[in-house]
Formats: sequence, C-alpha cells, structure tokens
Amino acid sequence: MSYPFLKGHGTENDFVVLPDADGTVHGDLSADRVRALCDRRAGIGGDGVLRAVRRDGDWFMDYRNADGSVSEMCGNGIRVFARYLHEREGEPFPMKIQTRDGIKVVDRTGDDYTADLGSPEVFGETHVTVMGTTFAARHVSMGNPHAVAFVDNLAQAGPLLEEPEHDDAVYPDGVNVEFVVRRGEHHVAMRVHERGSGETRSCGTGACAVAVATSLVDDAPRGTPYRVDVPGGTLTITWTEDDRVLLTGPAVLVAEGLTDL
Ligand SMILES: N[C@H](CCC[C@H](N)C(=O)O)C(=O)O
Repeated sequence: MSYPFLKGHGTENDFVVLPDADGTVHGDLSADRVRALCDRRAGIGGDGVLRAVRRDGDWFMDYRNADGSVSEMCGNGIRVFARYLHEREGEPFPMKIQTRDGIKVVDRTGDDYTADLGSPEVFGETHVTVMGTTFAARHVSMGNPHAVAFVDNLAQAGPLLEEPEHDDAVYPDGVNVEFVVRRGEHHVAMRVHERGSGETRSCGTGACAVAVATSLVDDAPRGTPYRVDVPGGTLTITWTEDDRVLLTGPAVLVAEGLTDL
C-alpha cells in the first residue's frame, strides 16, 4: 500500500513529513519503518520523521530521530511542519502545534518562520569527550537535552563528528552535543552531533541551547538576538525578557510523493 509523504528541511536538517491525520495510516509508526524512511540509500532519506496527527482539534507533531528513537522536540522540524500544515492543511499563521514538550506557537514573516520554544532549563557544567579530548560543556535543555562545548576551532571536534562520550548520570537518555566558536558580537558558529541522527547540518534546539549558553557567558541583556551559523545556513535566536526562546529560520518543502515504506 502506498502512502503520501513530503520531504523538507530547515537549514539542511532534513525530514520526511507523513500526513497521517487520523494517526492510523502508519499505525504506531514503528522504529523499523522510521529507519527505513530515513535511510539515504534504500529509503527517502532524512535526519528524522515528522508525522502529522490530528488531536483534539489541534495538530500533534510526532517527531522521530533517524534511528527510530523519539525526541521531545525538534526546532528545525517544527518550522517545516508548520509550513506543511499551512500549505497542505490550510492552517493559518500564527499556529499552535502540540509536541511532546507541550504546545508551541509558530509564526511566519516572509520566508522566515519563528518558533516560540518556551523557556530553557539551564543546569550546571558537564563534560564531553571526542577524539580523545575532554571538553567542558554547559547542560541546557530545550525540552530535549544538550551539552554545549565552547572550543577554539570547530575542527577540534574531528573531521567527521563521532558520537561524543558523555556522563550517563547527567544524560541517561543520551544527549545532543554542540561545539561552538565565536564569530563576533552575538555571533557564533556551531557543529552538532545529534542524539539519534549523528552529525547533522543543523539543529534548531541545539542552536537555541548554544544561544542560551553564550548569552549566559556574555551576561548579555535578554532580548539580544544571537546569530548562529550552522553548516546548513544561519539561524537567529532570541531569549526574551519573559524567558522564552524564539528560533527564526527558513523552512523548505522540497518534494512530495508516495512511498511503500
Ligand atoms: N536529535 C534531537 C531531536 C531533533 C533536534 C533537531 N533536529 C532540531 O532541529 O532541534 C534529540 O534527540 O533530542
């Protein structure tokens, strides 16, 4: 049986979108099916899957990582998901979207989509190890866990970012790890190893965690926009005075079709 799908990305963090309004087309959306959909050779290819499920008159974003694992939140994904809902399901902006980390609001200005990801949780210091080198890192949650390590050179994370070792006591369910360098005033650049997807070209919640950690280091006034360069483009993050993190960036729908996966 063939099912409709779309392909989209936000700063080249790419996703398979599954219209599944009554949640029955893909049943429980098994981890095996997610892995098959995300396979870049035998499948459609993606860093994750965004399944649209109608719930109590709202839309629920059922996000899965490429390895089939579930995550609470996906910042690049929710922008792509919002564009899909607007253009294919007729949802107006601003729109409320249910996620595993609660209801988020997404709005659009021109070609830019802004997701209000709510308040970050800022914990203490931790550490990560990659290529035999241990780096101090800051633990920040955007609904999903992040370890933010400031480095002198992004190449220190290695040619192909292998999964960094982390403290299982701090991150029992794994962690997204961001390596950050300064590029200027309120301007940083990052690489990311995502939990469940490996090194990606971008991570929306990761960019938010990076902006929150950098803002704390800078003791920057709230409301200061941070420019975060990722390998797939640039995101703008604002941590507001009322403790909300706004993620602004593009959302592209690349293709749509049918799949038997
Ligand atoms: N891999 C992440 C979820 C996707 C986050 C990323 N794609 C984003 O745009 O926020 C996790 O397991 O928490």
